[in-house]
Amino acid sequence: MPQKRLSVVVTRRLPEAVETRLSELFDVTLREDDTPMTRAQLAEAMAEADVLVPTITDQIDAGLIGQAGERLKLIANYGAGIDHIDVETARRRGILVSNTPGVMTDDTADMVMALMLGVTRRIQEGLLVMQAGEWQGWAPTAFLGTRLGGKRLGILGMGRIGQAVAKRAQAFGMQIHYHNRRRLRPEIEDSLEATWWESLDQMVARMDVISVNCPHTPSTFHLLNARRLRLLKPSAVIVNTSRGEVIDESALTRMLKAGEIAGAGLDVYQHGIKGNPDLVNMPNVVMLPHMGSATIEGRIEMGEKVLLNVKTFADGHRPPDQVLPAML
Ligand SMILES: NC(=O)C1=CN([C@@H]2O[C@H](COP(=O)(O)OP(=O)(O)OC[C@H]3O[C@@H](n4cnc5c(N)ncnc54)[C@H](O)[C@@H]3O)[C@@H](O)[C@H]2O)C=CC1
Ligand SMILES: O=CC(=O)O
Repeated sequence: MPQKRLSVVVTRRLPEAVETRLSELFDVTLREDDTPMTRAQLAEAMAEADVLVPTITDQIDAGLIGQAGERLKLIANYGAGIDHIDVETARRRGILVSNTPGVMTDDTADMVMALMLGVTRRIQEGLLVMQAGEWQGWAPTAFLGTRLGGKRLGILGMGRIGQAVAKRAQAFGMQIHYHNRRRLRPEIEDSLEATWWESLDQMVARMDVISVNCPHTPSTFHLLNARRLRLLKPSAVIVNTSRGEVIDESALTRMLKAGEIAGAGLDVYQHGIKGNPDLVNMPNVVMLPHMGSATIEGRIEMGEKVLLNVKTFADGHRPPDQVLPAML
């Protein structure tokens, strides 16, 4: 007798190749328009599906998990960060959670370098002048930025993306420093020529550039708070591709305005752009709309990871990218 196909609800439009493959394997409900589901639509999906495939724009909190149907057994997130899912409540309800780590590492690390260069080499200011047709020709003292080579880069969160940033920054001639929950194994530290700082305070006070690459968890919320931001050198630049919540955005905005921090390259925000309108037009701030992992290749590979997680679960095993509360 043919096995009953799992019912899978996907909350956002995914690349066509991924949607097609999911439809071949499972009884899939796809989203027709590319907007996030409302809370009521999410609740309905979670009441009826065996598997939910959400993404970062869905808040899968304790309330929604509490209302989930008995059938829901897997939340297979399309994305690496899982701070929008209450993993502990899901565990208590016997619902597994998986994510898609690794396949967006290089793309996100590339974007960290783009943001770093964008701020230190004043790329946005140059672009705006060209687009406005205001360029007066080359001048020896125009658009002077600062060189990355020889500068100290402090990586906060030396996991997959942090290490990929370190490799790139090494090639730019930067000195690599890091603060991480756990120190890296000596052979990895050696290959990255990286210096470990047990004290985050001491590290931030000495860096020229900080790259934020830890996840957003209860222990990293506002890890870069006003007090720590004040430890930075006034010439320092911060790049954040992790989650907005790791930095106190209001304090950062105040300090950038006051010239107490030289610049910032941001891909992620706690309050979106509406929460910090002052950031938008600052010449020393490069803002991107959360596009660190936005490559065609990466988004398809994320889909392949989701497929593997759901398929492995359907075959009666734990998904390879299962997220456990203890990992957070
Ligand atoms: N902007 C974008 O498009 C993307 C953003 N991300 C974000 O990047 C984050 C990191 O991704 P991965 O490198 O793949 O994760 P990972 O799990 O490989 O690395 C995170 C590192 O942060 C460290 N860490 C955790 N808590 C810490 C703390 N309190 N203090 C110091 N270090 C701590 C961990 O020990 C680990 O080494 C994701 O959680 C996600 O929020 C991920 C992909 C794309
Ligand atoms: O920010 C993106 C993610 O997958 O996490």
